[in-house]
Amino acid sequence: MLKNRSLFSGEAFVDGQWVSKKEEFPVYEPSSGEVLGQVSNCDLADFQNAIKSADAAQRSFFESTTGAQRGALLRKWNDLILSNLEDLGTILSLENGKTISEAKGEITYAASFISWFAEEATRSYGVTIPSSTPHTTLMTMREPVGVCAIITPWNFPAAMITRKVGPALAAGCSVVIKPPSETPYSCIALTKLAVEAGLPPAVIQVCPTKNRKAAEELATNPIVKKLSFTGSTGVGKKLAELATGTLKKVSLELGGNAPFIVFNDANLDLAVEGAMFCKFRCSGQTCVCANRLYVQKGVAKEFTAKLVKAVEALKVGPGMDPTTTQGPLVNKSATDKVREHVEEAVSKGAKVETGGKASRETGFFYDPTVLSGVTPQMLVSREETFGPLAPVFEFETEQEVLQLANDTEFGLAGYFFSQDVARVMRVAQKLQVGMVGVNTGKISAAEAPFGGIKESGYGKEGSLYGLAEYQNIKSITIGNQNVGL
Ligand SMILES: NC(=O)c1ccc[n+]([C@@H]2O[C@H](COP(=O)([O-])OP(=O)(O)OC[C@H]3O[C@@H](n4cnc5c(N)ncnc54)[C@H](O)[C@@H]3O)[C@@H](O)[C@H]2O)c1
Ligand SMILES: O=CCCC(=O)O
Repeated sequence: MLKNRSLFSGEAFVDGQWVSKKEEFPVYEPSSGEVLGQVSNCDLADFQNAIKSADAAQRSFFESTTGAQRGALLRKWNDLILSNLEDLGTILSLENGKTISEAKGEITYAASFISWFAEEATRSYGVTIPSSTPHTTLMTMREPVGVCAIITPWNFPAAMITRKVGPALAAGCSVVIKPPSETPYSCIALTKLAVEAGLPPAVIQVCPTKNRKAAEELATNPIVKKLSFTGSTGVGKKLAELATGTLKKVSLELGGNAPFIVFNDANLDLAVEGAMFCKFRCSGQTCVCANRLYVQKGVAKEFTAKLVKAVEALKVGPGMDPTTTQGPLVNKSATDKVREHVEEAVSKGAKVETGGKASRETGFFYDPTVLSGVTPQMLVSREETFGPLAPVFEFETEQEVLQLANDTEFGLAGYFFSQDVARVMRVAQKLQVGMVGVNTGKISAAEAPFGGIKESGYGKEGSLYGLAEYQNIKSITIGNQNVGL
């Protein structure tokens, strides 16, 4: 299926060498449930070697390149990613299950972080500060933090890697990546292209593993100076705790429970389009997916009917079938969670408007589902479903819906639809989240600061803030400049 067969590899990349380990683990194809291939299972020694080698490589990488040169290397990498779009999209769709058009869209999105940070590499400014001491100059410079550990989830096998590796390399850091064990192939393919682009091999190390204890070395090893993690809140808290032992810098992009609010004054067609995008993208498996749909009483029936019609037009099937618009979930436990949320809500009085079952027998599928009559007492109100389930709650007032929307420990994304300018400003300010979409379900872009508050984590990715996450600010005070005159 691939033009460049060498991109599909199950090897680790340690100390500048591609390594096939004797011990391997299987990767499954979600559309069929069958094994897609075997991948090297790195052990503790591999992580330790990778970290040591990345440390040596980092110093010479930073000292021998300017920001502009690192930017040029990143631009070459971006170009290679885009010229291998078809192959990378195929690999991503096979291992993750998302539709081939979504998979290619993710590759383009992944590349956008590399090209964005290629530009940011040249914009790493220090400042001069008026000193309170006479004859003294005070200035700052930005330095790379050093070796960065990168741990990412399976739902965006390419973009979650590049959103971290792009700024790390732009800043002059080196990286040790533990790719998601469900979807390691995209990361390995991207790394092959990074090496082809001319990035010094040992500044990127890739250690796939199923061995969590070995991977925890990334959070405890004193050589690692920064841990950037995207994944669940539970694992994020555990890794942050481990990282405090050596006081590493930590960024955490964690789970969400996004409210999606439709007010009576909303443009309902836009609201349905927004809900379709941000609920059913990647079959409902994104951290910024709408998890709770709150619709004001006056438009609840009409919005639900339009939403059901749009959902029934989705075509569920294998990701690689070009007519499919909704792929499978990542594995059986993901489909079990959706089923549990639907059954629990129905047992407490919710109504299935469409879906509510798994029609396909092979692969990890669940039909796109809309529930009405959902209440805050149901599991879907508190937990991230991470699947194609749109639960519709009804509300009466703005005050009531803000209280419901903010009544969660998570604070990643929130969306609302309204044409009243005063309400737009009020609600955008009152939603307790890191990212707000107003009259749109699309909030992700390389230039947009990405990240949450509360138990959705801390740190910002992408944007003008993303580079600083991989840098230390050093202050330099040059005093007594009058002595010896
Ligand atoms: N905020 C964001 O930007 C964002 C983006 C994507 C996904 N997510 C969240 O990720 C979750 C889904 O992804 P997941 O199921 O892969 O999450 P997860 O937390 O189970 O795993 C994430 C990564 O951590 C690794 N991991 C797990 N335990 C580890 C340990 N003890 N030591 C080292 N590594 C360990 C996994 O192998 C994987 O690579 C959802 O909650 C979703 O909301 C958040
Ligand atoms: O799953 C979370 C990340 C998806 C995105 O960047 O929009």
